[in-house]
Amino acid sequence: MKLGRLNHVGVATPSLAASIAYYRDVMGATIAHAPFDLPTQGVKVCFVDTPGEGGTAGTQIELIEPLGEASPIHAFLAKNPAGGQHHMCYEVPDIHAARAEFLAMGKKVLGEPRIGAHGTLIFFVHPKDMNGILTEIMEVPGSGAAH
Ligand SMILES: CC[C@H](C(=O)O)C(=O)SCCNC(=O)CCNC(=O)[C@H](O)C(C)(C)COP(=O)(O)OP(=O)(O)OC[C@H]1O[C@@H](n2cnc3c(N)ncnc32)[C@H](O)[C@@H]1OP(=O)(O)O
Ligand SMILES: [Co+2]
Repeated sequence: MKLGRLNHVGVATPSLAASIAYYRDVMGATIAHAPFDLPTQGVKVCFVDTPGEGGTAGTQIELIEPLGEASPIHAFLAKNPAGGQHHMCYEVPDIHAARAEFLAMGKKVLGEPRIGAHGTLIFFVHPKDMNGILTEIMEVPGSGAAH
C-alpha cells in the first residue's frame, strides 16, 4: 500500500456549534462550508479547511456530531465525552484496489465502499489493525498514491 495524501482528520464532537465556534474564535479558521447531515453515515458534518502552501489545498478537519440513534460515533463519545480525534482519512486513486490490498494484508476492513461526506467512495479499516487509528480510505481519482 502506498500512502496517499492526508485528506482530513475526523474529529468527533458532542456539539458541532461549540466546535465551530472554537475553530473560528480560538484557531482563527474560516468555516468555508455550512454543516450538513449525512444520514446514511449517521453523522452531521462540518468541514474546517486548514491553510495549504503555494495555492494547494491544505488538510481538512472534519467535525462530526452524532445523527440518529444508530450513529457509529455514540460509542466513541460515551468513552470520550468531550469528543476528540476520531479518524484519519487518506486518498487513493482506486478504492477497490486499495480495499483488496488491505484485505490481502489481513486488515479488518469495515463494510463495503460507500459514498462519504465528500461525495466519493470511502471505506474504513479497524483501529486495532491500524496502529490504534481508525483509518478511512477515500477515492480521489488521479490522486498520487500509485498501487
Ligand atoms: C463516512 C462519512 C464521513 C467521511 O469522512 O466521509 C466520516 O468519516 S463519518 C465517521 C463515522 N463513521 C465511522 O466511524 C464508521 C467506522 N467506525 C466503526 O465501524 C466503529 O466506530 C468501530 C468498528 C471503529 C468501533 O465500533 P464501536 O465503537 O462500536 O466498538 P467499540 O467501542 O467496542 O471499540 C472497539 C475497540 O476499538 C476502539 N475504538 C473505537 N473507535 C475508535 C476510534 N475512533 N479510534 C481508535 N480506537 C477506537 C475502542 O476503544 C475499542 O478498543 P478496546 O481496547 O477494545 O476498548
Ligand atoms: Co471522515
